[in-house]
Amino acid sequence: MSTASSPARRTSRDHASGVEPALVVEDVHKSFGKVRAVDGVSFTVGRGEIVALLGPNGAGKTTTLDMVLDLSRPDAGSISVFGGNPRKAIDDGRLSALLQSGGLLREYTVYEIVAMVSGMLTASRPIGEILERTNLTEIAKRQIGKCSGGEQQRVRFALALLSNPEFIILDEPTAGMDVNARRHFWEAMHAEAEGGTTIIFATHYLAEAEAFAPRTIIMNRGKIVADGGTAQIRHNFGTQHIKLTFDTQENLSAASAHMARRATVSRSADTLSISGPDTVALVREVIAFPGISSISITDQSLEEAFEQLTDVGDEAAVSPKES
Ligand SMILES: Nc1ncnc2c1ncn2[C@@H]1O[C@H](COP(=O)(O)OP(=O)(O)OP(=O)(O)O)[C@@H](O)[C@H]1O
Repeated sequence: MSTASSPARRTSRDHASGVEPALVVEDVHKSFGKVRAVDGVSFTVGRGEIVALLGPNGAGKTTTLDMVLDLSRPDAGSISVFGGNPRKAIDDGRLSALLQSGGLLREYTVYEIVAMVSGMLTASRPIGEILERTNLTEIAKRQIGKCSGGEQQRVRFALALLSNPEFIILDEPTAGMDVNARRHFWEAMHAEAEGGTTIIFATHYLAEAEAFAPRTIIMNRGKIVADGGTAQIRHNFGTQHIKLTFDTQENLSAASAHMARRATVSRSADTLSISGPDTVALVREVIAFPGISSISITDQSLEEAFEQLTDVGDEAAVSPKES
């Protein structure tokens, strides 16, 4: 069982291959005045891993990613990328980032800005391929100033891909994108990931973590409160919900009174909701009650697990995925 303060882990794949992990963050601290933005954070990301970094506003996600990107320095602790200094990985084009706030020159066209940055790199992927990958070909002649927030975010994504990085960090990459743009974006990310790129992304969209990241790290108040397989986090903290409808209020009341002794129950109109860890046992018990008209069982969503984790603060932790 790993706890929030356990040391950084190396994945079995990295152990086996003897290569350095993409990222090792060890006991990193960073304060702004009295605010402990990052308070003893440790985690390791193996090569080719895709990790979602979740947490409420002010949890310390951006501060952590900024330090990985050498935009600021830890007060204490260490960060290494591919076994070395993050700055070297950036300079070598191995680590790249898509940040929300990265400024773009508004008077240039999409093509011009991508071509300009491409020209500054010692090795760049072909501009046409990048525009295609990021769904920018059709708006290549549009001025940046006339692009929507979501389109500008796609331009930042294109710039991040130009150096053909092995490791990409994305801070809320789909902020400002509509549903369609988000879908295109994740399709493009999937294509990158299939090539073995290591990806860490901070997001507020839990659905994105569930859909895209096999591993999720949840931060709250500067600490890691959960680090594990995304499905496992949901499972470990999850209970299942059983919803029952009854033919009469009397039957509903009888079932409710009985089940309240074993599980968490709530009722509304003709529906009784029951949640607890051992759903199978609960269903066996509840099925004996007369007057049931329908039964449905649903898994707790990651969103609920997330709320539970960030409510309980520093104490919670889940087992990590296999290491
Ligand atoms: N430059 C700064 N000066 C002072 N305080 C800062 C600075 N940067 C971050 N903080 C504070 O550090 C804490 C962590 O902020 P951070 O931006 O890392 O959180 P976050 O998880 O990325 O939040 P969000 O999801 O809102 O972007 C917050 O309390 C924030 O106000």
